[in-house]
Amino acid sequence: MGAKTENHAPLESEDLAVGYHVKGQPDRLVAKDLNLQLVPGEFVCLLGPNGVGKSTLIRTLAGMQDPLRGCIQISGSKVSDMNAKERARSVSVVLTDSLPHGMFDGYSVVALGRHPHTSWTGGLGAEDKRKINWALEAVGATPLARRQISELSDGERQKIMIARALAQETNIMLLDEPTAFLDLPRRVELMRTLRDLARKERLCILLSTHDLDLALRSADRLWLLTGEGRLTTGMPEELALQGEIARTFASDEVDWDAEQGAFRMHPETCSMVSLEGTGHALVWTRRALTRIGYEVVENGQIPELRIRIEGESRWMVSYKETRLSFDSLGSLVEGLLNFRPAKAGKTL
Ligand SMILES: Nc1ncnc2c1ncn2[C@@H]1O[C@H](COP(=O)(O)OP(=O)(O)OP(=O)(O)O)[C@@H](O)[C@H]1O
Repeated sequence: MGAKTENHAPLESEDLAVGYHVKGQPDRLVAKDLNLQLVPGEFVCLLGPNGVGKSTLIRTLAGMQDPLRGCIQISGSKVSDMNAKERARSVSVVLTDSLPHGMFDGYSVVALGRHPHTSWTGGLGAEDKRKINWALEAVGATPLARRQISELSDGERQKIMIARALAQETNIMLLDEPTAFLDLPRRVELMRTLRDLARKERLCILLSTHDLDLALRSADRLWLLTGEGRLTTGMPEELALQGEIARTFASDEVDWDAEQGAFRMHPETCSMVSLEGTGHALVWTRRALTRIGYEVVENGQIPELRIRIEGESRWMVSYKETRLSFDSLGSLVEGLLNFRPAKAGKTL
């Protein structure tokens, strides 16, 4: 094989085009002109709307699917020239559609990750066992090690699959939506774990996700795949500043809120309200008002409808001559919904 590691990133692609050969039809091109690099220590999140080709790209980079054009190199060697065992020593892959079922315990599934390193008998040595235990611990799956896979939840099985990839001890990890089955705290934990692993162990980790907020907060670099099969890469904050994130996910339903770094639904009405208050009560009142269709304005414009939060637990509403007081956010929202005319754009 003759690997040439000098001046080569652990994984790089040159003029890569990914997609599908469809019998009797022209090739289905998903993305093209991809000149990509994964560098050690970087945690990269791949983002893009449904169906743009995130899974296709990950499978192709992993050597599980042939490119339509171009080439992929792992530490200077063409993926297409590597056999399965050589690839498995360099790249581990976690796919969402491959959660294991059957009569194994968690430990045995993670132990399969050692396959590229064990002899033909598959016997586990002390170093293999140490690595398996480390991998289980790294993703918080030690309590699942002795449980039957068939009895685990989807989220628990997903943790086992990530531990298996870690046990494989590769310097490149490719994960397709590994947070899909996890609740929010577990998603945050997993993203942090993977980011820390990338940094500490100098791994290249590429992960596809729909969790834009979490990706913006934890990735060192984003790969943004657009509907036109174009891929833009950069630091999350830079891509946000350049408007690339807003463009990639542009839709009739949502607007990119550059200040909050998140998308928000279009307001359904144009009624304006001024809001005064402090702390968390202010933040959550603003969100509730936006959700029910108000445009919340700060100082400057003074609409007829005004809300002042007193002491984080009393909401004072004034509208023309009317004065109302509410002692919870729920009752304020209910009051406004009942009070307001149904049609957009009308005043109270
Ligand atoms: N086996 C296949 N043959 C032909 N086209 C396919 C095949 N698998 C997927 N596609 C198409 O390739 C495109 C990219 O699919 P892919 O699953 O990579 O998207 P994705 O970005 O991962 O989507 P999602 O966010 O919904 O998971 C889609 O248009 C899909 O319909």
